Amino acid sequence: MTAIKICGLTTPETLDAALDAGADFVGAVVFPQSPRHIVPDRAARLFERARGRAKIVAVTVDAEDALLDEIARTLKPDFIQLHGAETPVRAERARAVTGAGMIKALPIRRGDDFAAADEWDYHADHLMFDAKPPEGAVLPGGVGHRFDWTLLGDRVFRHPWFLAGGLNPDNVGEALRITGAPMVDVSSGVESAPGVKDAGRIAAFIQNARRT
Ligand SMILES: O=C(O)c1ccccc1NCC(=O)[C@H](O)[C@H](O)COP(=O)(O)O
Repeated sequence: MTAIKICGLTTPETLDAALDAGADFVGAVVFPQSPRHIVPDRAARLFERARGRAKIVAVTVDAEDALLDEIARTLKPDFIQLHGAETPVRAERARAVTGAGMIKALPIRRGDDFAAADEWDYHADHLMFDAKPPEGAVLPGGVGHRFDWTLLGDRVFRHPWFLAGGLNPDNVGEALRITGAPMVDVSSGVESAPGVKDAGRIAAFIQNARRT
């Protein structure tokens, strides 16, 4: 069965919508420039209801040790998602500081962007293939931009991996049929406005992904 991550949750109502619909991973974005930003302390209180029901993911961008440590002490995530330009050395440091599993997002625009997966496959528990944002974008993720799914072809990776970028309730079925992705991730595609999650769209996304 396809594993599903709903990212950028900030309210009890929408977190409950994701949990009740059967999300496998729920994400808190700790990145001040994001409309989905949530400080670790507040994320800890919000996401406690998810513990044991879904894996809790802290999404970070080139985070310093101090922030990683704060996230580990407060939110206690199951996974740290690295969504910046981290090196494998920094990633191993993030794993050591947090004690959490690791998801590494790799930006994809062209086929040769998958080359980075060769090395990262030996460090990360899960890779996330996300669309490279358009030039000038402020955020490295959560921008609703998709890449050409056929680029995945018949590539094989060591661990189950996430498909991300521009997914929504209407296209997740087609995305799964084309890519055979074992895991999918969505953020802006289940929102009514930037940073405003929509419970109905979350439920529809999970239902349509499961149906495929
Ligand atoms: O969602 C954000 O605001 C964000 C900010 C900074 C780094 C990563 C971010 N999101 C990471 C995710 O896992 C998103 O779900 C992923 O990029 C897909 O986003 P979308 O295209 O909006 O579905």
